[in-house]
Amino acid sequence: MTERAILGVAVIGTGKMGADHVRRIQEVISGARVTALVDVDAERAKSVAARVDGCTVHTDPAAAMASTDVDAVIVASPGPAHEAALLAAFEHDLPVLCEKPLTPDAASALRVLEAEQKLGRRRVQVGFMRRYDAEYMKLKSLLETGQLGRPLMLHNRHRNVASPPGWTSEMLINDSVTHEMDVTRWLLGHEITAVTVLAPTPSGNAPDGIRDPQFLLFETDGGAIVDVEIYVNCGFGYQVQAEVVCERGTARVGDGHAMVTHAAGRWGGTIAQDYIERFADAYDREVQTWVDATRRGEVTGPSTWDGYAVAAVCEAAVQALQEGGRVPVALTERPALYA
Ligand SMILES: NC(=O)C1=CN([C@@H]2O[C@H](COP(=O)(O)OP(=O)(O)OC[C@H]3O[C@@H](n4cnc5c(N)ncnc54)[C@H](O)[C@@H]3O)[C@@H](O)[C@H]2O)C=CC1
Ligand SMILES: O=C1[C@@H](O)[C@H](O)[C@@H](O)[C@H](O)[C@H]1O
Repeated sequence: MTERAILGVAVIGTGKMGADHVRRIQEVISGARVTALVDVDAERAKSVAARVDGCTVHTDPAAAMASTDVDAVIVASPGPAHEAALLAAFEHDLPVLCEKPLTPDAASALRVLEAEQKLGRRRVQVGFMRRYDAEYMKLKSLLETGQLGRPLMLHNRHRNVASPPGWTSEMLINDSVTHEMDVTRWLLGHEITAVTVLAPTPSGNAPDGIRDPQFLLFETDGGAIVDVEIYVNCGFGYQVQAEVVCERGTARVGDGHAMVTHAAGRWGGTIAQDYIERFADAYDREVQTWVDATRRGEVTGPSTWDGYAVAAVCEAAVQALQEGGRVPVALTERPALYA
């Protein structure tokens, strides 16, 4: 297959992530240019478009996808809008980088999975960017060598400075822990089979009514136990850490103190304040990898199956949070397309 010259990309949703992906395509990565911007808020799309030469602005994703200079799509609208955007992209036979979540629940994720199977080939890469983070990639490579033996346990910590307005207790799971669900499945190569959620008395930092922090336990079909501390109003920084405990050793990522200073009777470093800062390189690598693969006519990276599997784990986790106890994950059989 001949490589496409420069990929024309439509970005759907020009909020925090969409605008950052536009900047990345314009200024950081190679092989693509932004040819269309879509937002239900036309003024927002126009203000991002003001920084891009020669792109069209739309309020309807399907209108942008019909344009001849759109070869591929980045979906960065909120989760509930993803299914419609993905199905429209399938109709126009366009490859998609879809921000997480694939869709907000397992039933809609299954509909997307079925629609992609009808196409008979993969079209979607899901935006689980931790798979492109240098530290997580190193950890994955180490585990693959087998030198530490079999992974027994995975400990995760995921802390955000403050939750955005309008957050609910369920969003700690659906918006944030989705990443640990993907990391667990990807690092260990196991499916998550059951979830338990515990929550201490909420932090005084948390808005009224939000159960923050939470502590989740995953069981996997490979016999591993995984825990996740999610704390989205910790106040002091954005921290994402993971430690794998194996038969013959442990490996840990996310301590991330790039520079340590010693001055005036103190030593220390700084902590990133959000994901845009902490995962900047990962987002760059994710989008560059997607552009390169798309230009070769390939689809790589986290698949629709991965997005669906995470949606199914989220559903079990939300039930465990609301009702207590251990909730099994209900997963359909993995289709051959995602073998
Ligand atoms: N991979 C990661 O680390 C992160 C991923 N995300 C994901 O990125 C997506 C966007 O999140 P943010 O940028 O934080 O949200 P945001 O609220 O800043 O931006 C969303 C934009 O989409 C627009 N929009 C809403 N419905 C739309 C529709 N039907 N069609 C087109 N545009 C529509 C809104 O007007 C808004 O401008 C979400 O899926 C979110 O989960 C968000 C933060 C980090
Ligand atoms: O995906 C993300 C956000 O939506 C979510 O709200 C944050 O908690 C995560 O750390 C970030 O990566």
